[in-house]
Amino acid sequence: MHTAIKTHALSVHSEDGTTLLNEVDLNVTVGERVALMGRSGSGKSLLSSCLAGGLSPVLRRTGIVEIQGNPVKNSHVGRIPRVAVVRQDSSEALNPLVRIGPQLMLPLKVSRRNAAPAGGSGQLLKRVLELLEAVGLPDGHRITRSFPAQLSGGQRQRVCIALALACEPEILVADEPTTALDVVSQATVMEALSANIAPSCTLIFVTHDLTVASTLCERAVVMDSGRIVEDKPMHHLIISPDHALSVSLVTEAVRRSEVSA
Ligand SMILES: Nc1ncnc2c1ncn2[C@@H]1O[C@H](COP(=O)(O)OP(=O)(O)OP(=O)(O)O)[C@@H](O)[C@H]1O
Repeated sequence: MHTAIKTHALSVHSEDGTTLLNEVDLNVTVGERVALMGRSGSGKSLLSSCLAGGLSPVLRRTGIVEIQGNPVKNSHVGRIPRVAVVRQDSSEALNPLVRIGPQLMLPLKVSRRNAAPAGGSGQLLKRVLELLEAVGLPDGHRITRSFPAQLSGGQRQRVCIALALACEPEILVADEPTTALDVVSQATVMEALSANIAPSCTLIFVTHDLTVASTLCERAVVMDSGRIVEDKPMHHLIISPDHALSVSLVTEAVRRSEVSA
């Protein structure tokens, strides 16, 4: 079993020396789908940034981060090789001056150049339209002709998710990618992620919502105050949560399912 992500004694400190991430040890195998959960401020986004890049330059990181065995020396850079990221508001991932179509075609062109057979532009457009439809944007022809500013926030977010899928990443870090979407779009995007992530793609999925997490992820990592407090298979967490925070995640998920039933 190959390791996709490894952190050891990973800590992050603020400018005034406050410990924000505290000695985080995490090993994720290639193809594993891991839900990163915990209450607001527990360190989920900081850990994601250490893995995907984009850690604020004012923060000090210590400890080891490795992606596929390669040390990540600097989590402050915008992007770590082989890792695609979708954030809660990832619209800065889009170039405001380029129409959506060419932006989505670019990663497809690159991946097809690397792997024969080469696809013609008709095939690339077909795949772009498929991805847009998968994330709940069936009017793909209009979307591809639009500039980012001509789309709504929710449409842009779904384009960003389509962009991450078009990159066919080896590792995808999705930090609350559906939080800003309405309930129907959320469900569509979750289905799109489930259907379009390759089995070999390693997923780190940050969410507050255990129900959402359990549809996509087979492993649950729960964080509290910058530490991992529980790390076990998703079905074990649901049946027998140990930490008080895990218990409240399960209780909340049960309560919501009873309300919606
Ligand atoms: N640039 C920063 N400077 C100082 N403190 C920061 C910075 N970024 C994050 N923090 C602090 O680090 C802690 C963890 O933040 P983080 O964003 O990782 O939480 P989170 O678990 O992702 O929360 P949420 O679910 O609300 O997004 C918080 O206390 C936050 O205030």
